[in-house]
Amino acid sequence: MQLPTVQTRFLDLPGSFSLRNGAVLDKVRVAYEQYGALTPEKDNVILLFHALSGSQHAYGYNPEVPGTGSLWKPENHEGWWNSIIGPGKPLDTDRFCIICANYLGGCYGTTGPASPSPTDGLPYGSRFPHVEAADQARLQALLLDSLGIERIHLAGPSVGGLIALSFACQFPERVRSFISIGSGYRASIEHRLSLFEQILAIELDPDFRGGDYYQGPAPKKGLAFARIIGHKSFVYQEGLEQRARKEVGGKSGLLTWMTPTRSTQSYMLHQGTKFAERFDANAYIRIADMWAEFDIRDHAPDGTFKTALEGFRRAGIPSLVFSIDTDCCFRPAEQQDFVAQLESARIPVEFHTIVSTKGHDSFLLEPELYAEPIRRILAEGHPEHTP
Ligand SMILES: CC(=O)SCCNC(=O)CCNC(=O)[C@H](O)C(C)(C)COP(=O)(O)OP(=O)(O)OC[C@H]1O[C@@H](n2cnc3c(N)ncnc32)[C@H](O)[C@@H]1OP(=O)(O)O
Ligand SMILES: N[C@@H](CCO)C(=O)O
Repeated sequence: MQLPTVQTRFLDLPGSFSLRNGAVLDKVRVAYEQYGALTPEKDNVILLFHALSGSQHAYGYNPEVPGTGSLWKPENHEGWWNSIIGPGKPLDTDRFCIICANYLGGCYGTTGPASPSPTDGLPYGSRFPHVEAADQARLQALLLDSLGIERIHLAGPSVGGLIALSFACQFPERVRSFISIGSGYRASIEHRLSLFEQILAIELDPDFRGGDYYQGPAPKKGLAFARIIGHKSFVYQEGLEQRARKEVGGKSGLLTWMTPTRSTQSYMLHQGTKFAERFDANAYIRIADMWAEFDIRDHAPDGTFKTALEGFRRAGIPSLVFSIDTDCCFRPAEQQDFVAQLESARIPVEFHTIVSTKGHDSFLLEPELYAEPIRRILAEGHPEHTP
């Protein structure tokens, strides 16, 4: 079936937006997309959260997003979850209205470091604050308010699952169901160190200039290296020789002394250099930093799961958690721990382990593996196995 052409919409917040760390942003713009009609009662909404470098464009074909400069590349034009969103699909646009927004600090239309600061019209650059997942969730609650939508289903893969969890803990009365895919309640120490290395790779590029590079060359080498480090955790490394094409080729522009001898090296160089053309380094470090700093226990004044999950428990939000057996970004043991925390808080949860050779990115590369449990929880409103 031919994909519908869709357009990104924009919300310009009327007032200022205060972040948890005390920073205040004026004239915040949120880029979002909406698929499927809202019912007159506005009670059929799925709020979908994208992954680290994804965007608001989850479904259909969108060749252009105003304000993204040269970053909106052909690989962005097709929605990142096209195979499970649409008429009759698990995220059924005949029945549901799906909303997905780009993150604050991002580079696909929502206000971010490259946006003009209202104080002087120049790009924020280094002046753009750190953003937390809790801020992202609150901003999306404001987006829902502006659309007159009260209650929603939540679905988030990867870093999107962290924001969905923050939303469920901050606004439990607004949530009908919660779906977490290859995600958890915090980043492991292993992944926090990887995110630190990714930020360091950008920092060490002389073109980064503390984040104030918009008048000169962008730190593309640092961003490419950051992506290579990150991508290593998004693939199933044991399967990478099969995933990469056999040849060793192409000039990446990243190396001077070394000549790649392995297909996995040239694959990674390709991933990094291509990515650096479609993403902004400042946006990357804002989202990587947000991911590294997240721990749902920080939502509770006493730092405990019990308090953080109390509203979630009281609201009885049915939950669906997916783990991917080859995920080395959010390892399966982390989801088991997450599910154990939900169960000990007496939250009804259904747990699935997806068997895949694609690693963490499985949710992007083979979404159909996740389809049936998602279809069912959205249709029935309760998990299959309750504790
Ligand atoms: C499909 C999407 O979701 S993209 C749009 C939205 N984006 C997002 O949501 C962000 C997240 N997306 C992603 O991280 C990625 O797009 C993924 C993981 C989903 C898919 O990654 P891909 O790079 O498309 O897939 P894969 O790992 O198979 O790599 C294929 C690429 O590596 C190249 N490649 C493969 N082997 C080699 C090699 N030996 N040497 C050099 N390059 C190689 C291929 O030519 C291909 O290049 P191309 O993308 O320029 O056509
Ligand atoms: N490959 C995905 C996974 C990380 O969430 C991305 O870049 O968004």
